[in-house]
Amino acid sequence: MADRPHTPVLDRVHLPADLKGLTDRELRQLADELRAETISAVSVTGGHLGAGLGVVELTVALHAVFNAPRDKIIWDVGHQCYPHKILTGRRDRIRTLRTEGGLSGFTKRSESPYDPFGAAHSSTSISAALGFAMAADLGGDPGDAVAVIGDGSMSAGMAFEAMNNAGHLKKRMFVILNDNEMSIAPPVGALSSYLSRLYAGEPYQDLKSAAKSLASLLPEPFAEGARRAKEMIKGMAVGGTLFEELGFSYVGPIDGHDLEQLLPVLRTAHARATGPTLIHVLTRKGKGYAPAENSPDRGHARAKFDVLTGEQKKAPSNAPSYTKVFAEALIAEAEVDPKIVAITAAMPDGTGLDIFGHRFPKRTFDVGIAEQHAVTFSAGLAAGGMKPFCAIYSTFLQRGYDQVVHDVAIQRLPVRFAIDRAGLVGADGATHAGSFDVAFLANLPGMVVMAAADEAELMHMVATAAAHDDGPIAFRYPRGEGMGVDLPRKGVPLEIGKGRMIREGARVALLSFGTRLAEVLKAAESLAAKGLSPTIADARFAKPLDRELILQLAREHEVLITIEEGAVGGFGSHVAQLLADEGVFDHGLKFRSMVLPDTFIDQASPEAMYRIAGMNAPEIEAKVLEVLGVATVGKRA
Ligand SMILES: Cc1ncc(C[n+]2csc(CCOP(=O)(O)OP(=O)(O)O)c2C)c(N)n1
Ligand SMILES: CC(=O)[C@@H](O)[C@H](O)COP(=O)(O)O
Ligand SMILES: [Mg+2]
Repeated sequence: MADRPHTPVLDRVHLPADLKGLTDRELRQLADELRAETISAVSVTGGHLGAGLGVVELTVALHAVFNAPRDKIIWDVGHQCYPHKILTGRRDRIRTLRTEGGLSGFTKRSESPYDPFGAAHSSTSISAALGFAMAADLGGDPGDAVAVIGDGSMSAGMAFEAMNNAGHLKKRMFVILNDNEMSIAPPVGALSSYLSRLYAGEPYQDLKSAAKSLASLLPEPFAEGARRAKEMIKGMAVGGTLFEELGFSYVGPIDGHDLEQLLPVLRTAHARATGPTLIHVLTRKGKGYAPAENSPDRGHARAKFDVLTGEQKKAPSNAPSYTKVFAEALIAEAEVDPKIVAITAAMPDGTGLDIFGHRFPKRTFDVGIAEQHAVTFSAGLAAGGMKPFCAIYSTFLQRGYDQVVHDVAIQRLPVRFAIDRAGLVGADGATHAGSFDVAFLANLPGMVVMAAADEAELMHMVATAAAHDDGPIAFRYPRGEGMGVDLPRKGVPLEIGKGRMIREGARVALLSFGTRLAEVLKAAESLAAKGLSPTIADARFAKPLDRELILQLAREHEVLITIEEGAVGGFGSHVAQLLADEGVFDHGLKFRSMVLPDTFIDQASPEAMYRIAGMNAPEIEAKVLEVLGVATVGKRA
């Protein structure tokens, strides 16, 4: 077990109410101890480190000034909430973060009354806070609403939709803009430059009126110190900030690591604000832990690590990740096709487009956290004659669904969707599971939907997408390492709507869509020992279906079972529709579709999540035996 830090003040804090009895000096010490405890905890669990370290002082100050859970502190994304969890009664479980049965890595309503609103996808906090503020106003739950949102998350359209609404409704609510000049990657875009200009030596304009307007909201702290006043006046002095134009009182920027600034500003804002108030706080991601601060992503997410050295304890890899294979396959296609361009919404590293971007900087676009825009921007690129590969995690593509339907599919534009993190992803849990993309894409007219069974298949699907110009096409692949199969030098385009036979057998046909194929093969090995030899096929396409293959499997077998890493409504549902339409059920086929269960599965290892979902080899084997009505030894209860 890693050494626990010495934390005499933190040991006295069990709930935020305990902060009320601490002096400002003790609060400073508390912040130091909270930082040490956060580092120690993440070193044993792995997880989001840098964001939490950057808000340690802010977390202490918010809980010292506001009265949670009556006041609702809403952490945007929630990846910075570990210090908050430690202060809100969850310290005893903090070393279970992101593990099966443990604490979630994000805020979660069912976990604690101190998590008033769940998160994990970005840029929702201001909308939620405004909802709480209005509810309080209308006689619902009383208390203040405080949204804490990062500069990266602030760039998303949803944050501005909420600000626009809040400025109109004029209710008291707080937005803390936690500006650390980082997203996961360095932030991009005009808003980021704007925020930098708010504190980067703009000439002060109209100092007197700025000071006056600030003084009307926050008189006391400014009387106290010229330095603090100057810091805040800088922001005011840029002259009617964007936030003020949207109807917010703007305060800042202030040093988010200096409790001597944070506490008086928050206390005064808490005591006096009457309308929407935005407090602009400058912080450093990874603050106080050199290995994080000094790394290019400021310690955004870490595997378990050695606290002294910062060295991560990663299991050795046996195969390249799907993400890397995708990036390299796309580079190979782009080398010979100058029309190929790539788009990411703030996930260059996660999608592998950082690798593509090194090779083709001018053909790579990081649009910031803006999935909706990413999709329609890609549609525009396609309409303009380019071949866009829009690389988005399955879970984040959910946010761009109307754009997929309205801007891409209806116009039959050849946008290529590279859908990473398909299926269950593990420690990030239900919010990040890629469960729904097949269901929400395969029902769209003209959309081609593929799933790779291994990394070589992924290469072929990249090539297929590059060659496909007749409408939109999507291919999905999971988080993590590939199967370790031999890779071709370059992918070869697949025939659209054609699956492949893997192994011919008898009685039972197992039709896999995606990387469950490996589990199907394992199940088949075990069934072989029981004298059963199922036919195995890889569908490759959920849309268009390989009708010929499916009908042949249905005709020639007693049992047909589909399996996919997705929710109901996806591949299996389309197969069932085909079989029903063709009257195959009339002839007694026993058909089963193995899909993710109708529940949100909490964080665990991906293997454990698939076990819970009943989709590993033993469950596949049990399903076959159950349908055949033979021995069910080993079947899970
Ligand atoms: C809709 C959505 N897109 C992408 C992500 C992935 N993501 C998680 S944190 C993050 C960066 C957020 O930056 P910022 O809000 O500035 O917080 P910081 O990490 O800098 O504290 C991104 C892109 C997400 N969670 N939600
Ligand atoms: C908080 C968030 O949304 C990301 O940091 C996410 O956890 C990244 O997931 P991967 O580790 O799969 O890239
Ligand atoms: Mg940031």
